[in-house]
Amino acid sequence: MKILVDENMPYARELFSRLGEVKAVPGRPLPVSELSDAEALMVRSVTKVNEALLQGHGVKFVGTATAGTDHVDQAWLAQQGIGFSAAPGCNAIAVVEYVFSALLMLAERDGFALRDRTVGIVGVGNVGSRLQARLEALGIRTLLCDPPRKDRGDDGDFQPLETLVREADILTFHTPLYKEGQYKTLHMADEALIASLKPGAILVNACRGPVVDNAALRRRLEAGQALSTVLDVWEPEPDLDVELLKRVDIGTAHIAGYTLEGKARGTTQVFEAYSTFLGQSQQVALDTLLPTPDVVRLAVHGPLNQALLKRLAHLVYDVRRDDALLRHATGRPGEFDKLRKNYAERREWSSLYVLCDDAATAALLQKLGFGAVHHPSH
Ligand SMILES: NC(=O)c1ccc[n+]([C@@H]2O[C@H](COP(=O)([O-])OP(=O)(O)OC[C@H]3O[C@@H](n4cnc5c(N)ncnc54)[C@H](O)[C@@H]3O)[C@@H](O)[C@H]2O)c1
Ligand SMILES: O=C(O)[C@H](O)[C@H](O)COP(=O)(O)O
Repeated sequence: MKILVDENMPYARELFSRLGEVKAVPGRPLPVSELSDAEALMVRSVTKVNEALLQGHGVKFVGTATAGTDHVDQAWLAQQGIGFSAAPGCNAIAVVEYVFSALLMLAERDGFALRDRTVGIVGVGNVGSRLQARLEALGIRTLLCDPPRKDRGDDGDFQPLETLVREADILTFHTPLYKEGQYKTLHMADEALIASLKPGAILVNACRGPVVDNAALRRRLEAGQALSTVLDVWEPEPDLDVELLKRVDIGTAHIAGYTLEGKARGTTQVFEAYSTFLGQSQQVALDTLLPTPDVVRLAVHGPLNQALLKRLAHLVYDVRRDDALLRHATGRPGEFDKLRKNYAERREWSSLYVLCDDAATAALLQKLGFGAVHHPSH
């Protein structure tokens, strides 16, 4: 039995070879000839999975090692009786830590305290809710917008988008891409919304490029609007607008979710789903796969302030690395995908074990996701 896997899926060979013969292939473009004898297809977000790709082949199961599913025509798969699984939440922590890395950098550059800012979170799912929890742990005010959750009657103080636009100093998008329907998110941040942001606001898009109208954003920036921008995702990818990149404060190649943990969770989630589909249910413990990180432990002294948090966060992951790589690479064909394929190992805050002589610091760092412990006499 042949299982086709995207070559940008760590641990795929190791895991899926327990279930069949594994062939790793590029995801964009996917070599269609490989589909003829494949029973299962494991993709990432760069492969459009639909009738045009799969009609006439014998694929019985599709897995995507991603949180987003807008690249998959799930209705067609269901109609054909093809099994499907995504990897919800696999890289939510990675995206949260990307957003923190960016905001801590901008706060230092522009000399403000995050505690004095209000953060509007649009889309309060796996990413948005974890972001809210960490911001609240730091005493930072958040405003939440999630109409589907509000309509479902979920607990939470959900506000209309207009309230966030009016009151937030930082507006960050974490929704799926819906091209139509009641909860359409395509161009949710249009020219009118962008123009209405508070002067000096920060706009973050780490969900899907077309959620922000990129042409409108470029026009607003060219017009001199006082706005800082952090873009991990672009409209379109991989051929982003180089002039827009020049004008954003932080620009990266759709790598917000690319921690090793996040990618490994993505692979294990679809592996487990496929093994269940085959009736051979298998579970994988993530820590049996992951290597020891470069920096394992350190000791900090005294209370946690923003400067110390920035030093710790950037020790694990400094977003400026990825911003610089994209700026150097852009313009050369294929570079966007090459940066993503050859992504250097990046870990999550939980990989860093911090000894703290201050009990409150240890408690707060734990809430923020570090492997912190109170050790009075270190
Ligand atoms: N840049 C990256 O590397 C990266 C990584 C992970 C996820 N993503 C993208 O981010 C999205 C969010 O990720 P997630 O794991 O939190 O997904 P999720 O499905 O857990 O959460 C999405 C939330 O958005 C809400 N939502 C839907 N329509 C909305 C609307 N019109 N307005 C406001 N909220 C709305 C949903 O109700 C849900 O709570 C994914 O769909 C994916 O496209 C990007
Ligand atoms: O939806 C997701 O999970 C993310 O956007 C994911 O990180 C995208 O990475 P890709 O699948 O394109 O490698």
